[in-house]
Amino acid sequence: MSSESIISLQDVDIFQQDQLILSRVSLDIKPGEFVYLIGKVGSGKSSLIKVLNAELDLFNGEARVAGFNLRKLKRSEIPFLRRKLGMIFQDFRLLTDRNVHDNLSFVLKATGWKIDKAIENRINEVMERVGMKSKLKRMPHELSGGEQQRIVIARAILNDPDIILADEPTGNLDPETSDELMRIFKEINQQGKTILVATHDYHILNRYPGRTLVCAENKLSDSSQTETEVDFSDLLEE
Ligand SMILES: Nc1ncnc2c1ncn2[C@@H]1O[C@H](COP(=O)(O)OP(=O)(O)OP(=O)(O)O)[C@@H](O)[C@H]1O
Repeated sequence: MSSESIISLQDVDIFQQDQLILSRVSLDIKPGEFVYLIGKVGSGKSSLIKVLNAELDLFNGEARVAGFNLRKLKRSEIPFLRRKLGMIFQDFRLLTDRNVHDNLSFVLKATGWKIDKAIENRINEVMERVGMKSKLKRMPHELSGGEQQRIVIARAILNDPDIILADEPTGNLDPETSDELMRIFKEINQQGKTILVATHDYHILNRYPGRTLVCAENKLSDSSQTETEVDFSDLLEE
């Protein structure tokens, strides 16, 4: 386990209830890396992400994420870990009963921001970053899928997290909109954030190649550690 890594797993078994999903996962991701996580439906991509954000308990092995030792993490420390993580899901999960501004201010207030001016400034900064400043007053249902996903990215970066964990972020989007989102991810990555993207999306893997972790047959393998080319077509088929 490397101390320079922002995500470091050593011999971790990942379970869903009593079913072993991924066995003896060892993994090091350095700060500022951009990494894909691929594998067939049900191969364990989401489960791995859920270990990283402490939704799933760790029973054996060692894991450190953003400086937190997951083996020793107390329930009361989970919110502090999650503040270091920006989470992005395929099914946007915006609050449907309030507009974009209020979706963002809700998160800031829930995470301890108290000064109105600071809240407004931060909302403006993140909306600028995702190119959505003109949509602050829109309700989620008044936005396209791609626009909603941009707001989800804005929400994920509100508290300036070290790591972005994205689970199928382009799953519901057309190729052009996926491209736009990938460009935003790349910009955020260039500003120093570590990004892990679980995906089935061929198009983005081809257009934006990168280090790729593969879930298959209860194991995690790493394209950067193997001599042979990974056969993406086989792994990505539904
Ligand atoms: N809450 C749960 N309870 C029990 N089993 C679960 C739960 N969530 C997932 N599983 C099982 O764990 C295995 C891995 O699921 P996971 O969601 O991690 O896969 P995935 O690679 O992300 O799949 P997909 O591409 O469909 O999102 C599957 O067999 C799934 O049925």
